[in-house]
Amino acid sequence: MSEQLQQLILDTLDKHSKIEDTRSLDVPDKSDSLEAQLAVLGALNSLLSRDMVKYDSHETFSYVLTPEGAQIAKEGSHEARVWAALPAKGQGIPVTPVQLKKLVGDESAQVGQGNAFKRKWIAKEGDGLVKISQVDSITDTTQLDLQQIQSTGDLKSGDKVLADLRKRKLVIQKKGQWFTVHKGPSFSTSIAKPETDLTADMLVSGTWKTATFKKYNFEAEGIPTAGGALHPLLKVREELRDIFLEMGFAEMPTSSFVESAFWCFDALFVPQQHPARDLQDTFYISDPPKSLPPEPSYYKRVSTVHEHGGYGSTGYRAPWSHEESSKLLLRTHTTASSTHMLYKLAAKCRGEDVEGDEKEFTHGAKPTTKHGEKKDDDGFRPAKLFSIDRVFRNETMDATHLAEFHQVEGVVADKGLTLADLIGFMRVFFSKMGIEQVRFKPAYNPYTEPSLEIFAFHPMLNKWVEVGNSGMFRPEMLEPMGFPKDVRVHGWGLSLERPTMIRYGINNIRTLLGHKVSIESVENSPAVMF
Ligand SMILES: N[C@@H](Cc1ccccc1)C(=O)O
Repeated sequence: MSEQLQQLILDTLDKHSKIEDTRSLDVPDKSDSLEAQLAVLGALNSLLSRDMVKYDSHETFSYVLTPEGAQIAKEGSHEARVWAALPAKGQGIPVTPVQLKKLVGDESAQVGQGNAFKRKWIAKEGDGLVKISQVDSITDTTQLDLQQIQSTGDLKSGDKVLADLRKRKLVIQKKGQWFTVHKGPSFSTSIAKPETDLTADMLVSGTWKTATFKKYNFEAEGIPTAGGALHPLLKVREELRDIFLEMGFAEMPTSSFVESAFWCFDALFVPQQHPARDLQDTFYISDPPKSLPPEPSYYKRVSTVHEHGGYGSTGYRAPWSHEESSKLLLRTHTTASSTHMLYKLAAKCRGEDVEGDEKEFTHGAKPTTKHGEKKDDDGFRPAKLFSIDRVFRNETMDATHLAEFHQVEGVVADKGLTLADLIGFMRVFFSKMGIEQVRFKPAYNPYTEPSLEIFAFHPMLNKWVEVGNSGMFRPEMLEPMGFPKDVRVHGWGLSLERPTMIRYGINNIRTLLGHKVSIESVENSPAVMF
C-alpha cells in the first residue's frame, strides 16, 4: 500500500513536476479519513528520508455532524417537529405539553418548544399549544444548514451560525492535512530499496559507490526495555521493616557478615563445645585466622561465666579455649549483631561515657521506673531493635536449604518484661504479617530461657508450621555485659525466605534465588537455628 502510494507520488511528480495539493491525487483510499491522511504522510516521509521529494504541509478545517446533528439533518429540527405536531389555530384542539411529549418525544418537546416560541411559530391557547395562524409553512433553517454542512463540510451563511451549531453539539470541527510536493535532489521514478548496512561484499564489489543508504532516524524511539522490578525477598523485607518501624523499633546496623566466634557464640553463652559450632554447621574463615580481641574485662567476664559460672549460674565447668573464641566465621545468626547492640546499650550501665551514642537506638528513652517508683539512674535505657539481614550456615543444599538465607530479628530490652510480653509482642507482630493463628512450644536455645518455638497454622498446607524461634536472654549473657539484674531482654527470629515462599507460592528455595529447580515442599525449611 505504502509502496503503491510512493510510486503514485513519484509518477505524478514526474508528469507535472509538482503536486499542488495531495488531495487531488488518485489515491486508493479516497476518503478524507485520518488513516488516508496518515498513509499519504507516511509515503511522503519515506520518500523524504531518501531525498526524493520535499513537501510543505497545510492544515484545513472542516465541519462534520454529530449523531444528533445527522438525525436533525434527516428528520428536521426539534422546533420544526413541534410545529408540525400542532394544529393550526382554530382548527383543532390545542395540544397540552404532556401530549406534546408523547407526540414528538421528551427531547424535541423540551428543546423544540422554546425555539419555536422564539421563532414565533407557535402560540399558547388555554392550557395548550397551537400553530400561529399566520405561519402556514416554515423554513427549517437548522435542518437546511446541517444538510449543507453534511454535504460540503462548511456553511456559507457564516461563522455565527456555525458557532451556534457547535455550541448545540450538532456539529464538530475536523482538522485535516494536505501537502504540496516538489521533487527532491535524489528524485527518480523508481523506488530502489535503500541499503540499511554497508557490507563487506559492497566494499569488495564497489556497489557501495552507487547504492542509496537508508538514513539514520535519530527521532525513532528505541525498543522499550522491560522495566526493573523488586525481588520478592526485597518486597517482603520492606513489609516486615514497616511492621517493625510502626511498632517503634529502631533498625540495627548489621553490615558485618564476618564475625568472631566470641560475638556469634561465646557472648551469647553458647558452650564452646556446642554442635552448631562444628565445621559442618559453620563456615570458618582461614585468612585472617584470628579476630581482634574484645575489650579485656568483658572478655574475662564472659570466659569466667562459661568456665566457672557466676550471676547465680554454675557455668559449663568446661575448659575455656581462647583459640576457639578468636576464630573468625560467617555469622550463623543475626543475634550476633543484636549482641553487639546490647553490649553497646549496656555501656552506660558499665559506667562508660556514651553520651548521645545510645540515642540512635533508644529514641532518647528515659530511665525506667517500674510501677512509678523513682530509682537512681543506673544508666539503663529501654530499647526496641530489629534487623533483617543475611546469615550463613554450612547446610547440605536441597529444596528448602541453602548455605545462606536472611533472618528477621527483633529484640526488646526493658525492666519488668515477662514471658507474657514476649508472647504478646509476637502475636501482634505475626498478626501484622497476616498470620493470626499462632502457637508456642517450649524449646531450647543456649542463650535464652525460657525459649519458645513459634508455629503458625498454614491454611494451604492445612497444618501447623514452624515460623520462628524466640526467648528471654539468659542472665549469663546479659549480666557480663553490665546490665543490672532487673533488666530483661527478649527476642525472636524468623527467616525472610519462608514467609516469602509462602506468600508467592514458591516451593523451592532455589527458585526464589534464581536457580530453576522444580517443586518440592517448604515444610522443612530452616526458620531458625539450634
Ligand atoms: N538466633 C535465633 C533466633 C532468636 C533470636 C532472638 C532470641 C531467640 C532466638 C535463631 O537463629 O534461631
